[in-house]
Amino acid sequence: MVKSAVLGFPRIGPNRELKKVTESYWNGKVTVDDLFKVGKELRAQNWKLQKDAGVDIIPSNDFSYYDHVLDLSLLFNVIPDRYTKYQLSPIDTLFAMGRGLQRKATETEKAVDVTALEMVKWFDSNYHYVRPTFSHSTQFKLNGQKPVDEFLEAKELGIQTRPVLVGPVSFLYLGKADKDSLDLEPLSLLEKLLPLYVEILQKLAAAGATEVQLDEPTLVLDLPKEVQAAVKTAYTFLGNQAGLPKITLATYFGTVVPNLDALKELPIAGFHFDFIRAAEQFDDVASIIGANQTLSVGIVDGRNIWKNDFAKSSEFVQKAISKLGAERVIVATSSSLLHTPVDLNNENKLNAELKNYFSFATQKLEEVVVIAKNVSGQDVSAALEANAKSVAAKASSTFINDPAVQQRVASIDKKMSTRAAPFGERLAEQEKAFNLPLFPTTTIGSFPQTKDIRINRNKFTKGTISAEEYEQFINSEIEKVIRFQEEIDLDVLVHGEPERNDMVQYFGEQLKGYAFTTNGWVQSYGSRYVRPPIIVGDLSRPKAMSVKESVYAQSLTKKLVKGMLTGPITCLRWSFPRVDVDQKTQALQLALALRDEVNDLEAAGIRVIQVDEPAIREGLPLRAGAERSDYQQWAAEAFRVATSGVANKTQIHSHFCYSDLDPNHIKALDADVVSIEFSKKDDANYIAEFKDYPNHIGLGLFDIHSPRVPSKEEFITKIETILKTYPAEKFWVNPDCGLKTRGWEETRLSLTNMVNAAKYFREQYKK
Ligand code: MET
Ligand SMILES: [Zn+2]
Repeated sequence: MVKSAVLGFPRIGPNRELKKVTESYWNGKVTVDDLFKVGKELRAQNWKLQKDAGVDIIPSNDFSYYDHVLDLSLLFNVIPDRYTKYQLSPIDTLFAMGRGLQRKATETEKAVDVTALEMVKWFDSNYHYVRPTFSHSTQFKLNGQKPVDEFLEAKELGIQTRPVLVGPVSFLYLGKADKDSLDLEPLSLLEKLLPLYVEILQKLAAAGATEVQLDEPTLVLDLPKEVQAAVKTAYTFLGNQAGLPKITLATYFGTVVPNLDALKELPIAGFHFDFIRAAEQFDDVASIIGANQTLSVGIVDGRNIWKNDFAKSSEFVQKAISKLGAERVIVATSSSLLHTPVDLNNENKLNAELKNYFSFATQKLEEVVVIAKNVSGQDVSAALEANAKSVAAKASSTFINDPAVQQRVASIDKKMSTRAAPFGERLAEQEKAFNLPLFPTTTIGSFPQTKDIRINRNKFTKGTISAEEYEQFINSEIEKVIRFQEEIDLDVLVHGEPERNDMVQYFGEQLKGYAFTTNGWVQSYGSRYVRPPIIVGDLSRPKAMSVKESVYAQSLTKKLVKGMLTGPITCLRWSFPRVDVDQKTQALQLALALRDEVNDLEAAGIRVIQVDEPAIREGLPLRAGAERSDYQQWAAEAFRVATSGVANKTQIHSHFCYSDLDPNHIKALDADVVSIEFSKKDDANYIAEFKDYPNHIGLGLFDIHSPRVPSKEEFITKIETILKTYPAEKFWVNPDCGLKTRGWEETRLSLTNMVNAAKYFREQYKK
C-alpha cells in the first residue's frame, strides 16, 4: 500500500482564528492562556482533519504562533542578548524577536524597547521568515521542547504524527551574523548545532516518534561547495546516531540536481522532492535513492490552488513505483500547504464552475489520499471520474479561453515593446514640456488610508451608500490630497489612491479573467495574511480602470498629476497564476490590458504615468541560468509593452521596493524615472551600483514603515551622501514607498522636511 503524506498544513485556522487571538493578545485583550487555548484547538482541528481525510503521514510542529523558523531559533536558544535582557516569557520573547516590542514601564514591569529581527521572503514565496541571527555569544542549548510537546499533544488525541523541523544546514544558511559579530560565518556553527538536533530527535524518539521530516529547501539554490559539504556532514552525522526517529530529508520549490552529490549515500531513511516545480529532476534523483530508502513524491501542489489531475499524477507516481517498488514510494504535497488557503468550502460567492477547478489545503488532503489509493490498486473510480470530468471541462471552459486575447498576444512585436525614441530625446521633450526644477519632489502614490476611507469603502461594498455617494466621497478625498500636496509644495502630485483596497486586487477586480475569494487567506508573515486573487483565464480590460480618478485629480490643479498603475509582473506575482499556460503569456496579457490603460490615461491628458513593479525582484528564479535570464527578458518586455504606447513627451515612472535590486535588471525596463526603496539600505556600495544607471532615479529618502519623522537636516545629509556618487541632474526626491499605512500628521511633517531639503539643494546648485 502506497502511503500519503502532507508536509505541513496552514496554521491560521479556517476563519483566521490565529490572527484574531494573537492580535488580541498583543493588545492586552486576552490572556496568554486564551492564546494557547486557541493554538491547541487549531492544532487538534488540523490533525483530525488530516486523519479523517485518510492521510497516512501527518505533520506536527508545523504550527507556530509567528513563524516556524523563529520557533527553531527559540528552541536552540539563538536569541540575541538584546531580547534576553528583559527576561520576557518564551512566547513574549518570540513575539519581540518577530515584531519588536515597545512597552512603557509599569509598577510591576520594566520598560522594553527592542526592534524586530530581520524578516525575509521564504524563497520565491510570499511567506516571510524571521532570520536566525547568530553571534559569537550565542549559547546553543535546548530551550523548551516545542516539537516534543506538540507530538505528545497529537498522540494524546490518538494521532501519530511526523514532526517537521527545518534542517540544520538551511537553519544556518538562511540565517545571518548579528551586528556585533559580522565576521561570524553561520555555517561554521554546524558542529555546535548538530548535537542539539540529536538531543531533540532523541527526545522525540523517547516520546514515541518513529519518523521526522527535516526540511532543507536551500538545496534548490545554487550552493557553494562548502554548503553542499555541510549537507553531507550533517546528515551523515545524524543518520549514524543510534536511536533517532527515521529521517526524511525534504526539499521543495525547485530542482536539487545541481546539488545531488551532497545527497548520495546518506544514511537516512528517505527523501522528499518537489515534482510540481521540477518534474524533470525525476530520473536524476531516483538514481541516488539507496536500496532501502524511500522516495516521497511531491505531486500535489503546495503553492497553488488548482485541482490536481489524478490521471497525470498517478502516472507519474507509477513511474516511481516501477523503479522502487510500492513500499518505498510515498505520495505527498509538493511543499507545506502553508502557502494555500485553508478550505474551498468556505467560499460561498465563488462561481460554481470555477469552484470545480480549485482545490485549497483541505481539498488537497483528499488529493494525496486518492492518488495514493489509486496507485495502490484500490477502487477510487468515482473520484477519478469526477476529476477527469473537471479536468476536461476546464480545458474547454469559456471562462478560461478568449481567442481574441490569445491573438493579440501573438501579435506583439518589437515596435510594441519599444518607446518611439531613446531616453535622451524623450527627456529633452519632457523637460521642455514640464519645466520641473532640479531635485523634483514627488511621492509614490498612496496617502494615508484613514479609518474614514475604510468605513466608506465597506459601506459601498455592502450597499449602504450608493455609487454616486461613494464617488463623491472619493472625490473629496482626492481633493484633500491635491490641496495638501500643493500646500507643502511638492512638484509632481498624485491622487492618493483612496479608492484602492489593494494595489493588485483593485485592478484584478476590473479585469476579465480574474476570480476572487472571500476567505482565501494565506499567511504572509506573523499575523499578516493576504488574499491573492486567482488568474483563471485569458486576461483583458473591458473598460478604463483608473482614468476617472486621475483626470479628476488633474482637473483640480495646474501642477502635474502622475497616473498610477500596478505593473504586469506585480499583478502576476501577487496572484495565484494559471498553470495551463506559462507565466510569460500571463504577464503579456496583463501588459496589454495595462497598455490600453496607459494609453487612455495619456489620451485623457495625464502626462506622467507610474507603473509600479515592487514584485519584479521576487519573481527572479532561484537559480542562475536560462530560466532566470528568460525571466529577466520577459519581465522587462511585459513592462515595456505596457508603457511603450505613449508619446515621447509622456513621462513613464516605475517604482520598486522590498528588494535587493540589480540596476541592470531595471535598465531593460527603460522607464524615464524610477524610484527605489533605499532608506534601510543606505550604503555607499548600493548607491555606487546605480552610478551608471542611465535614466533618472529617486532613491527613497525615508522609511514609510515607521512613524518616525526625519528632520530636514537628516534629509540633507542623506542627499549629500547620494550626491557624492549620483549626479544632481538625475536626482528625484521621494519617500521609499506609498504612505497608505501612515498617519496624516507624520506624513505632513516628513514630506515638508523632504521638500525643504530639496529646496536647499536647488539653492546650492543654482548657476
Ligand atoms: C508596494 S509598492 C506601493 C506602490 C503604490 N503606488 C503605493 O503608493 O502604495
Ligand atoms: Zn513600494
